[in-house]
Amino acid sequence: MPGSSQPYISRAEPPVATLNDERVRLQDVCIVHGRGDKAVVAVEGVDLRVGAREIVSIVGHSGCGKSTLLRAIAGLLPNSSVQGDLSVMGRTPEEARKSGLISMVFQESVLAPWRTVERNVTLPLEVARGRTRTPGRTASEQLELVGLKGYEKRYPKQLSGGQRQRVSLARALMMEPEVLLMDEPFGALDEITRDEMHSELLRIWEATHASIILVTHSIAEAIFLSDHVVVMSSYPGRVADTISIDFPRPRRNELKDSPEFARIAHRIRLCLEQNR
Ligand SMILES: Nc1ncnc2c1ncn2[C@@H]1O[C@H](COP(=O)(O)OP(=O)(O)OP(=O)(O)O)[C@@H](O)[C@H]1O
Repeated sequence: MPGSSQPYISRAEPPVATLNDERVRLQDVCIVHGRGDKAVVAVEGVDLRVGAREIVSIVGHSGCGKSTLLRAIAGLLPNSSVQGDLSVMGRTPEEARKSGLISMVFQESVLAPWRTVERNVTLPLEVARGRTRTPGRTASEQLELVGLKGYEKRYPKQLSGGQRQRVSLARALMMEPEVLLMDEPFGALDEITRDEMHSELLRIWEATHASIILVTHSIAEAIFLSDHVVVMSSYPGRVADTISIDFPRPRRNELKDSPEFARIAHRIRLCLEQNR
């Protein structure tokens, strides 16, 4: 809190979640794209723990392996390219994804243009076909949660960029995942909408039990949203620093103007400069 003596930056070690609390665990993870002469070591020696209801952001220069890491956690990479221990609630990422424990939101909302908003949100139910637990909220309730009550019958092309990302979020939360992976979810939005979506994401997150891992190029976004910010170095991607953000929640956008916020941003920027 501005003016108090509470530390806002603490420990440089990886966040440690207790075993019961642990949602995602990476230990000495190395990821290689391609084979033979064309092999690219994208990520090396990454340790990361994400606890229940934690928000962890990953920042780093372009090409440092942020998306690669997220895709590995989502179980979207071939097993042969991922080495080390990687588990989501004690399961392999692929098992976790198939059982609805993980879902993902991308930078561009990948909504089906021929389906209404409501039918986009219910798509995961159709894909799962009863293989996972029944969600506690209906599509309408989910849309109400993301602030789109009354938009059920619209089509994606009738929505603004911010509204489309809200639909993507509603869809990703439909199966009540334990872990929500977000890859630059607000990267295509203007700054005003982006600020609005930051508060909105925190409000929506409060109503869920999901842990979030967020990849972003925005230092302010990472600090504002997160419990921990992981700063990556490049070529290959490694964890250069992990910063715990102890601002109390709920957080308001004014926080971004505080000296403490600027101090953390400065530390991250410095770390990025030293780890090109
Ligand atoms: N399918 C692939 N085959 C070969 N190399 C790849 C593949 N995907 C990514 N890479 C390489 O792996 C490295 C990490 O890429 P990645 O997309 O994870 O970086 P990033 O940090 O998310 O970048 P950006 O911030 O620009 O999105 C880069 O050197 C990239 O060229």
